[in-house]
Amino acid sequence: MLAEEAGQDFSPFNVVGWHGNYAPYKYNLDNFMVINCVAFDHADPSIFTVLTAKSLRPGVAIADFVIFPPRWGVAEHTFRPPYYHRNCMSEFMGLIKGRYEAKEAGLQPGGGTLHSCMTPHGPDFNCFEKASNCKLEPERVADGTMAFMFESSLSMAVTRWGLQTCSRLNKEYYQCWQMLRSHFTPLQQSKK
Ligand SMILES: O=C(O)Cc1cc(O)ccc1O
Ligand SMILES: [Fe+2]
Repeated sequence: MLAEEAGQDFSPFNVVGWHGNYAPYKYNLDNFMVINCVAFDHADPSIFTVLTAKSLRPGVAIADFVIFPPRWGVAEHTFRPPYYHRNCMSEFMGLIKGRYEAKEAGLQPGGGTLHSCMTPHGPDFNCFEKASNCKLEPERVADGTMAFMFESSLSMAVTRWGLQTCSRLNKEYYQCWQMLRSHFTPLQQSKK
């Protein structure tokens, strides 16, 4: 179903030749029914994939388009926000509206953040503190929010426009992790 109809006085098929199978399509992301963990542990956000472009290697996408829509968080015995991690995939994240739960201050609507292959990243300090100390009851996550991610097995390059010309690079972004302290205690038993 098309979300919107528009008229035009010509057809793109009025050309000498037509090759390919691409067509512009508008889709209301609110209609996408995400699934999530109902037991314990944080499931990888590939479970939120709306569209995928397969590569020739099974299980390795050229690009997955993933969303982080309003939903319930119910997982027990776990740290519910995104874990600190690095991937062999590269991630480009963006925020359409609202506040991304792992970066409430650092990622503004219209903004983007690039997590290139093998670059460690994760939630900001405030998110870490809140999620480490809260009682794990069922809770709403991301109400009024729509964040997205393009995850790719290929590397993404940043253009000169993105880095310099647009003058919108947030040079203070790294500070969202500055307050984090090491809590690694190798002998600690997991509390269940
Ligand atoms: O980095 C991010 O914020 C995106 C992301 C979210 C998540 O819940 C788990 C992994 C991941 O890359
Ligand atoms: Fe990530």
